This record gives sequence, structure tokens and C-alpha cells, in this order.
Amino acid sequence: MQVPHKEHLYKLLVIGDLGVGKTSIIKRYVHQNFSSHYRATIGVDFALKVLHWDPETVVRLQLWDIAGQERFGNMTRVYYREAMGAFIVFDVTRPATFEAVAKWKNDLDSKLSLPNEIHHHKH
Ligand SMILES: Nc1nc2c(ncn2[C@@H]2O[C@H](COP(=O)(O)OP(=O)(O)OP(=O)(O)O)[C@@H](O)[C@H]2O)c(=O)[nH]1
Repeated sequence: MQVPHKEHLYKLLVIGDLGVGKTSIIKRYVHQNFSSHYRATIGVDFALKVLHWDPETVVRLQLWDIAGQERFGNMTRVYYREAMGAFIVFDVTRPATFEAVAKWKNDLDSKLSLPNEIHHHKH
């Protein structure tokens, strides 16, 4: 097998209201399992998904699972720094969590670092 020689690291945020299933989506994607037991995320959790994109390329997705209760916290600005993208999650059984998606998007737009700041970051 050829040794991968191209590596890409992307920081992705997973945000949305409290208890919508952010941690569960990440757990399913990264560890292929699901738990019905709810434990609120405190602050932020991290998960790494490694994708063998093609024989010579490895993509590492650094998933930042940000606690729903952090929405109005000042810490989110720090968490959002240098993110390449974000998933805004809502719960289809709770309309209010869907209505909150716009607020999360506004929060992102107001706090994301400028593209040229991302550009200068060395991995
Ligand atoms: N029925 C059902 N339950 C789900 C689903 N996704 C998550 N849950 C449950 O919903 C609860 C909350 O899920 P989490 O993944 O912890 O939600 P979260 O958005 O990470 O919560 P915070 O980090 O506290 O904001 C847990 O008890 C999960 O087991 C789903 O698709 N269907």
C-alpha cells in the first residue's frame, strides 16, 4: 500500500440548541454507536474523524461539539476561531430548536474569524 503523503486538517463546528443531538450525530459518525442516555455537554468536546480519502490523501476532521447551553456564553468566540465550516443541528420534534437555527447562524457570522486569518494558520 502506498503511504499517504497528503494530509488535510479541517476544523468543523457542531452547534445548535441544548439536547438536539449534536453529540449523538458525532458519536454515530465517528464511533458508529448511539446511546439514549443524555449527558449534557459541558463547554466543548472534541472528536477526530480520519478519512482515507484516496490512497495518498488523509483528511482529518476535527469536530468541535459545542454545548447547547453555551449559546449566550462569551466562550463561543474562542471556539469558533479558524473553523472551516459548521453544522447547525436542530431537533425535528421541537420547532423552537429549528427557529433557533437563524440565531446560531447570526452568532456564527458575527464571530467567525476573517478568511485571511484562516489562511495564515499553519497546520
Ligand atoms: N429518539 C432520538 N433520540 C435522539 C436522537 N439523537 C439524539 N437523541 C437523544 O437526545 C438526547 C440529547 O442528545 P445529545 O446528542 O446529547 O444532544 P446535544 O445536542 O449534544 O446536547 P448538548 O450538548 O447538551 O447541547 C440524548 O438522550 C440522545 O440519546 C435521535 O435521532 N432520535
